[in-house]
Amino acid sequence: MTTDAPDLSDFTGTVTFLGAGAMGGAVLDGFLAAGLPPERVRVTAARERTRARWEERGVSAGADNAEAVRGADVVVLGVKPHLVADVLDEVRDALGDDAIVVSLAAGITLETLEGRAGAGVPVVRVMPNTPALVGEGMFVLTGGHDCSEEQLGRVVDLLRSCGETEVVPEKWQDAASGVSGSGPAYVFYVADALAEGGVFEGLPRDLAVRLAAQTLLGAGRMLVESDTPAATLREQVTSPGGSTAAALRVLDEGAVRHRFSAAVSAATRRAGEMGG
Ligand SMILES: NC(=O)C1=CN([C@@H]2O[C@H](COP(=O)(O)OP(=O)(O)OC[C@H]3O[C@@H](n4cnc5c(N)ncnc54)[C@H](OP(=O)(O)O)[C@@H]3O)[C@@H](O)[C@H]2O)C=CC1
Ligand SMILES: O=C(O)[C@@H]1CCC=N1
Repeated sequence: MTTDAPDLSDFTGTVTFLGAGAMGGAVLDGFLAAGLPPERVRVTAARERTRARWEERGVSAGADNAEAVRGADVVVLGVKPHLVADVLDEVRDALGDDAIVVSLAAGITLETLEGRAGAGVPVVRVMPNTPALVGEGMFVLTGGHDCSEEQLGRVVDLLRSCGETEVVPEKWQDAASGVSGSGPAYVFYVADALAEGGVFEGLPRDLAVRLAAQTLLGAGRMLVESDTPAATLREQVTSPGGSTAAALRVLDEGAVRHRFSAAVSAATRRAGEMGG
């Protein structure tokens, strides 16, 4: 768990999630694990099945977005990017005077969000990632025009309960989406490939999966907890003439390092396109 993570058990406001699927749901799960009382949360979702799942957790769930934001202090937009504008149109007149709108949507700019939320509404654009579910999210935030430092700080404090935060200029949001927003998918892709390699070499599948997962966790913690650059940590594993050097040669022949960088660029470009 992230160090100094705030405990949300004495959070006094109310939070509404408009959409709580893979991403919104991971953040909400992170909040609940950090002690946010479920009675302080409302959720909307398209399907009855999703709503029922949250109701079972003690969270009030409905289908009426406007109703759900009445009296909310923080309104989290957890719908797909193409629905953000319509959902904001639905809730604009129901937002309370002090409500802060927090968008998780890739690509959707503050200009669009502010234009739809209405004049004077404080908006925060956030690029989250799904490890929020286990308290290890990465949240990249940009406050809008009408969002005070204090309001941005309240959103940072909430999100710190389930991950790390960085406040950045908006021009970096799409690249953040390419690195940390999409990043867990690349890591799961690597985990899958490592495990498959182990299976090919004869390891039982469950053992190969466990070796890959613990290796990613351990390497990730070394990256976060030491000041040593990734390249140096990689060198420390690579004995001259040894097995790791043989493996890295194969990866370099396949231009895998370059392909990963190019993947981040493709994700960054696509995030920008999704914002229209
Ligand atoms: N997935 C990820 O790793 C990341 C996603 N994001 C952003 O998070 C946002 C959500 O993506 P993701 O969680 O993957 O998508 P999901 O499809 O998993 O979740 C979307 C949620 O919105 C609900 N929903 C659909 N229509 C409406 C509506 N009209 N009103 C209210 N709720 C509605 C869905 O309900 P139901 O569950 O019933 O279908 C679902 O709960 C996107 O904007 C995306 O860019 C950002 C970073 C990472
Ligand atoms: O794939 C997507 O569009 C979203 C945004 C970043 C991660 N998932």
